[in-house]
Amino acid sequence: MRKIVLLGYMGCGKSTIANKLSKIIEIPFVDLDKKIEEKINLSINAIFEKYGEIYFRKLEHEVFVELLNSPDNLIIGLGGGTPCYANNHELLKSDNVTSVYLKASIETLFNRLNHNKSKRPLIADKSEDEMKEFIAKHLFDRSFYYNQAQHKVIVDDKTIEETVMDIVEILA
Ligand SMILES: Nc1ncnc2c1ncn2[C@@H]1O[C@H](COP(=O)(O)OP(=O)(O)O)[C@@H](O)[C@H]1O
Ligand SMILES: O=C(O)C1=C[C@@H](OP(=O)(O)O)[C@@H](O)[C@H](O)C1
Ligand SMILES: [Mg+2]
Repeated sequence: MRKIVLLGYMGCGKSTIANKLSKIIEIPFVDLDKKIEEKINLSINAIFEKYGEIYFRKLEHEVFVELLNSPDNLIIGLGGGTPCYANNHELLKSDNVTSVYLKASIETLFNRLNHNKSKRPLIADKSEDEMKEFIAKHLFDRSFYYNQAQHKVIVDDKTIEETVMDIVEILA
């Protein structure tokens, strides 16, 4: 069954956009981070704290594979790092997957993440100056994986509704 996969850096809007898209095209949305939290009954922060990032990446891969193999049509909102580990980017090439990279500039990401970092362990402790540098370098490192997506939508200066409509057009 069809899987619509949204990917991109933390704060690009995967969870927000997928939620809204789901209501419009009437396909259920599953947030990979939420699914991981439910499976192990711990928050993303607690998983990083108790077991470390490597364990999180292992869980993330397992849950992503489970979702891709589910018999339902689904919109899947990935975590920002999902395509960059465990060869998950190769899974985006499956026949039943439509992948969309929500591409945001460093400035957009910084502005959104600056007020929204406490639940994101990779940036939670960073100062404003550290954040800007971190996002710039990290986005550069990850872009290779994000660019494996079949489609790209620029999200800068767009409302949630505008980005959703861009995706609806891609899917039409
Ligand atoms: N135009 C927009 N599109 C998407 N998100 C936006 C927009 N403007 C502000 N935001 C905010 O940016 C944040 C995006 O976070 P989220 O959807 O969790 O991203 P991700 O899942 O990619 O990390 C949310 O707090 C959302 O309300
Ligand atoms: O970029 C990353 O490596 C991560 C992104 C997060 O998801 P969001 O992109 O939804 O914030 C979450 O999976 C975890 O904190 C790690
Ligand atoms: Mg998210």
